[in-house]
Amino acid sequence: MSLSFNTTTHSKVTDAIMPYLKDARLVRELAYINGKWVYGNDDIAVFNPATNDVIGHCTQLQPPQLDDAIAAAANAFPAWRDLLADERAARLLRWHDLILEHKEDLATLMVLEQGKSLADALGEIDYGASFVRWFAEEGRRAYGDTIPSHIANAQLATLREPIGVAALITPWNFPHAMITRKAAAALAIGCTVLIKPASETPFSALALAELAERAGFPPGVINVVTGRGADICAALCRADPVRALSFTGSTRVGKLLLEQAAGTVKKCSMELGGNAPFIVLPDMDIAEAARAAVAAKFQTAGQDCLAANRIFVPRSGYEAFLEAFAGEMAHIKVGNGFEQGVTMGPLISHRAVAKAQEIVDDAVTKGARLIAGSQHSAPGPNFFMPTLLADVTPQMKVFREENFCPVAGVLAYDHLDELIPLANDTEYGLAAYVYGHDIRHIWQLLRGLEFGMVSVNSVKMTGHGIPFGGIKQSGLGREGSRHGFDEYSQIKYYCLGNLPGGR
Ligand SMILES: NC(=O)c1ccc[n+]([C@@H]2O[C@H](COP(=O)([O-])OP(=O)(O)OC[C@H]3O[C@@H](n4cnc5c(N)ncnc54)[C@H](O)[C@@H]3O)[C@@H](O)[C@H]2O)c1
Ligand SMILES: N[C@@H](CC=O)C(=O)O
Repeated sequence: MSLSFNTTTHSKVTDAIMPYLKDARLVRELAYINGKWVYGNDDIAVFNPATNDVIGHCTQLQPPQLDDAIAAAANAFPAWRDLLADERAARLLRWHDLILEHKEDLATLMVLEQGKSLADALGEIDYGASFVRWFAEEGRRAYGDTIPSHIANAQLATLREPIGVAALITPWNFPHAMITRKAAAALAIGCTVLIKPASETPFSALALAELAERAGFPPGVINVVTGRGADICAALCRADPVRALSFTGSTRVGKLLLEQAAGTVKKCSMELGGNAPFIVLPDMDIAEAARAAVAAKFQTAGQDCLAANRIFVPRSGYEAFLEAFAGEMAHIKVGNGFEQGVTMGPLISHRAVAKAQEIVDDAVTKGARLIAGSQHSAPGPNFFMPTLLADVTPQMKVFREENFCPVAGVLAYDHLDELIPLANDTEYGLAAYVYGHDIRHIWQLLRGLEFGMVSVNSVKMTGHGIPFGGIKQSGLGREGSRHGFDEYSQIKYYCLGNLPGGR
């Protein structure tokens, strides 16, 4: 039995948010189940990583309440599935418009709970909203096929059908767009959804639920379940009515969920960790390459699955590149995401800062040069200053692991033939960057690099129309693009036999 409390009562600390917002009703601290705001019997604090202030609390559901949410999504599925694609699209487009109408408030919530700069947060809202519009339109083109029959007097064809209830589990680094990239595809094709946001950043997800309610999504179609990740996700994996599991997060957790989902043979899509190489070709201008590498490395304070983790530079230009990179790095302004001109916010927690320091210490102990990166000037305990390491080797953590922090590792190479195996020397395979002009070298790398996405001469590679995803241990499936429905739908083949002969 779900308890639904008076939703106007906010814990006193949520007043830490109120002065920042125009629309106070976007701040929700309760779970959203079957069109109601539901209180678990416990809650956890939500922190501003820039200041360590408690900005609010988020309720933690208990397993029986999760059963209510799963039942609500299952009960709402048939009616949502049977709407016309145009009717689903109308609600998605209204949701899209409301997201953009409340862009500043949504970005403010994101800065408060995730820490990124206000400019980055506003950009993420635009990015996230673009998936809602994209899939609203794609839903009108979810075609099947007709098949030339090999059976006499028969007609053969396929239907693309929604798979049913989809569980969407998302990370804290992009707390808005990683939800809409999944939810919009699932909803547009006719699925109902159970969204489980990261415990660090629940408010972005709950604000999306508030706006979805205002957009007219029927009760049970969109649900946001909050609580301890391991417990909630295990329960979702065990639940047979949940037919699709879409996870964005670390490879470690992705593997756990794949194991847990096997028991009910769920359709799983995994957007996991990355360890992107950034390759500078011999004919590339060093200063331009350094500018691009800094942008690719320090986006989201390095807490980005696409961050350039390992930077490969021709030996002939190595020292010049290091000097240019350090010079560009010096332009990064580290601070509170609300401060004018800040381009890099805090890490998500002090644990993340300790991990970053561990990566630097490991590299230096194993022979790397610390070219730049003094932590003395960090403006708070959760900040880590941009750091540049040279003479990195494959034995170092900065090379081997997804370091997810503002620490750049740079290596020199002599020949492309040695470079490709080195760039591929990782269990990850999400994204790679190539900067240069020789089309033969570019093509050799495009084909030789074992990554799901390769961007040539552009740091920006993502968007609603591209198939986002990785290979190897960076994931399964694709999000966005015309492929985005695959994770939430199934093909039904049918044969109409014994038809009257002739035309
Ligand atoms: N490939 C992509 O599109 C993409 C995009 C964003 C982030 N990421 C990856 O996400 C990671 C950072 O995000 P994160 O720290 O939130 O990842 P995470 O794996 O720690 O958590 C992701 C989600 O899983 C839940 N979770 C955590 N531990 C769990 C457990 N034991 N069992 C079940 N669920 C659990 C969390 O509550 C959260 O909602 C990085 O590896 C990054 O590369 C990938
Ligand atoms: N920057 C990525 C999110 C990964 O961390 C994206 O654009 O999807």
